[in-house]
Amino acid sequence: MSKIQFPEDFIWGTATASYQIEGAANEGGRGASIWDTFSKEPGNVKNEDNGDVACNSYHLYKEDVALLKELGVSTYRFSMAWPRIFPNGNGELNQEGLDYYHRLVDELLEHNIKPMCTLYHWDLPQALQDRGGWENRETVDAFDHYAKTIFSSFKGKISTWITINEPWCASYLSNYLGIHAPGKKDLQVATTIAHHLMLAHGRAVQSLRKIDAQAQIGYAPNAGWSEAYSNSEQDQQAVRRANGWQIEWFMDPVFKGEYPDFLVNWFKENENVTVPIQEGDMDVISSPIDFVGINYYTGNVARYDEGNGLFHIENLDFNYERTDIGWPIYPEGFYQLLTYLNERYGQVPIYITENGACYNDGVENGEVKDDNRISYMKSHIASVHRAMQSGVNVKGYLAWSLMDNFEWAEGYDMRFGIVHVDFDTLERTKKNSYYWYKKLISRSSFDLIK
Ligand SMILES: CCOCCOc1ccc(-c2cn(C[C@@H]3NC[C@@H](O)[C@H]3O)nn2)cc1
Repeated sequence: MSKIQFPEDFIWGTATASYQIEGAANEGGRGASIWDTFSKEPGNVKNEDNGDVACNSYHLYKEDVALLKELGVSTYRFSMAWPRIFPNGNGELNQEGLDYYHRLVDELLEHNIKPMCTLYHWDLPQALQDRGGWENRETVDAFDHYAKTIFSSFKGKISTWITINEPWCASYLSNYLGIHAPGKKDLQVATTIAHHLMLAHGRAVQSLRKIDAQAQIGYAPNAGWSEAYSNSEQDQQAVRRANGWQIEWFMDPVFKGEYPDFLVNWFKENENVTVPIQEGDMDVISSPIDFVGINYYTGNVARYDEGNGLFHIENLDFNYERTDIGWPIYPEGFYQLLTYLNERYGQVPIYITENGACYNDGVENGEVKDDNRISYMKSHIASVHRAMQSGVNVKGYLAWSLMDNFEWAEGYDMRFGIVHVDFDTLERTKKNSYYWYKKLISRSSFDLIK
């Protein structure tokens, strides 16, 4: 019997994000975000898709909560849209925006589902972008004001907060690689933005401690995992740079109060890029937190390759099985990542705030046979269990995602949900993976084979 048993108090949940599911982009007093702008610029998003309607969860949230209730989750991770609260980024508060999230949170609490709320999941108010966005240090102050407003309004209802989702994506994927909004391609700009995002994180942590000392707060860095092709110094150093860019660059400032020297030097010597640290910044960023959320999807084997990209590294294709978005299926990397985090950052409590697979199966006779997704979830949830058996303090697992939604530059074609959404009718259909996950949650265990 290949049974994998989690502790009774292990948290099971699912995750979504405001721009990806809400729709109602021009309702309820919401202001424009950088994703409204970016998705409307031709060529940025597949099929010219955008979040105007998405899953219409702004109106269908009770249906979504009913799906969560039936699933049996204890926690639901969602994000608030800053432009619903402050349509101009700061200044006048939009009460209709607050009221929507109170309706959603009240519905969750009524069904005994604990809200885990992300303050920033990439939908920066366009009005702030027009004033420099995250490149402008004043946006940190605007974020702190937004955070304080939300913490005060939801004190007693929400007690688990995530400040920033995937700062690597919000800085480098968006402002160096240009794949996400606002689509800039400047390494210095991206590095400045990364610093300001981390500063915003630290400021929000300090604000929460003053407003609600009982609440828990963390952030959710994403991390792939690169395994060195060999134990040669060149391969080891190349992989150290690649992993360090996603992991240490965003975790050392919080847990060690400094950026990793080897990467600071690499950026300066190879790209003439520096971090605009001001007096006191690192003390703010390293304000103690209660947990770290880890978002993991994929990994690979890599080796040194002179002149290849920012870090002289080549990702090798070992003929991996891949999901429909093309990412290698690499559960071993998940285990390596989690044990690595434990070694480097001690027993920091970890939530898996995102893990999931893209499979684009359709509805056939009322059923969605996404057995590949079940297989992915089995191997990756087992990797979490392996890590826990090796001493990693994982508190919970939240599947990405509750439902198919707007997958950023990939649009609606790429489906990560355990619930299928027909984007013409908005009909929700529970996939086979939904029923598998429901059974796992009910027992906090599953069988690796059957
Ligand atoms: C080095 C070159 O790389 C080119 C592509 O680079 C990436 C990297 C990472 C992603 C990515 C997408 N997601 C899923 C989302 N996480 C948050 C939630 O909103 C999900 O929709 N995670 N990471 C996309 C593209």
